[in-house]
Amino acid sequence: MAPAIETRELTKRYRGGQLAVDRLSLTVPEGAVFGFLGPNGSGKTTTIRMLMGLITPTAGTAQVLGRPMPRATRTVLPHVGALIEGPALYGFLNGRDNLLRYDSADPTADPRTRKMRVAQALDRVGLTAAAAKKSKAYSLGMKQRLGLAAALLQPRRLLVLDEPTNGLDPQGMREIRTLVRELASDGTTVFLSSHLLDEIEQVCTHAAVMAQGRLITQGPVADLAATTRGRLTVTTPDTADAARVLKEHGVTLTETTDTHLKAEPPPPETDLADLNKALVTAGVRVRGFGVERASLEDAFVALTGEGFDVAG
Ligand SMILES: Nc1ncnc2c1ncn2[C@@H]1O[C@H](COP(=O)(O)OP(=O)(O)OP(=O)(O)O)[C@@H](O)[C@H]1O
Repeated sequence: MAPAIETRELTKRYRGGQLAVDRLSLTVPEGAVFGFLGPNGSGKTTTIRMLMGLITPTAGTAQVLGRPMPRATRTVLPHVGALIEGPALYGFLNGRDNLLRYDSADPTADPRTRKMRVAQALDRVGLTAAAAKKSKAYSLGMKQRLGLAAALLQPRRLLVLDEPTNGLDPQGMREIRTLVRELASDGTTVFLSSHLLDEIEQVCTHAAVMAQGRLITQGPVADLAATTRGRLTVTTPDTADAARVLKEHGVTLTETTDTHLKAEPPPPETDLADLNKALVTAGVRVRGFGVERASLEDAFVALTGEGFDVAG
């Protein structure tokens, strides 16, 4: 089966000279929930705009649903639901009318089922109660939902969502994640960009990590985290003493709060049981002690050698 998205050496240099995407070769398997992860400015939106045929690459190729972009834009886009850079809304229209209008601009949409499909899409994103409200009165999160509803007006083979939870409160984020999982379980491939590592870990089967326009790594999420060693966490009210003992045993601390310490995993020759015993012997009251599974964030830091910060 052809991948849902495949790029080869895809490159974009903007007119001002900014190299936004640098020789990106990406493979998004059909049926995946693919997280496109990177700090602000790492080239995610630029990539998505090339994939959707909105801008032309400087070099390299992109295939979406097996067809070359931007050449096949007209045949490919009807199968793709996209939410990019916040939806274009008519503020003077209410949510429902925005969707009706959007759908009627789509030559492949059946006008006979329009009202029903709009109602279903509104329901799916939780906007039924706010459907009669003018969209200029919508919060950022409601606008984001309306954009998602627009992407869901028709069955799609691929959904491309640029930062879909941007501007949503935690409850709204959870709802969108649940929705993404539901859509994926229907067989739709979902490609979503995010700068939130835990979001990608929670919903994605696969991920690619970008930094400064370059691909750092890609693959199944479980594999990405598995290549990185986990973190040692000690929960204790006596963090100062615990820090001293850990350092004496060659452990590098990464985080200290009033209630716990986090550290690089101890060197392999150190037995965790001995380390725990050393803490207790030194009078540290240990409430919790263990090595956590590596997160995608750990993997990112290990891969790039830097924190997950905004590019300059
Ligand atoms: N139209 C443009 N003209 C010139 N430079 C641009 C343009 N759009 C983006 N850039 C630059 O290209 C780089 C990549 O930007 P891009 O928006 O693709 O990143 P991003 O990963 O999507 O970030 P964010 O999460 O902030 O949207 C940035 O340095 C940005 O300043």
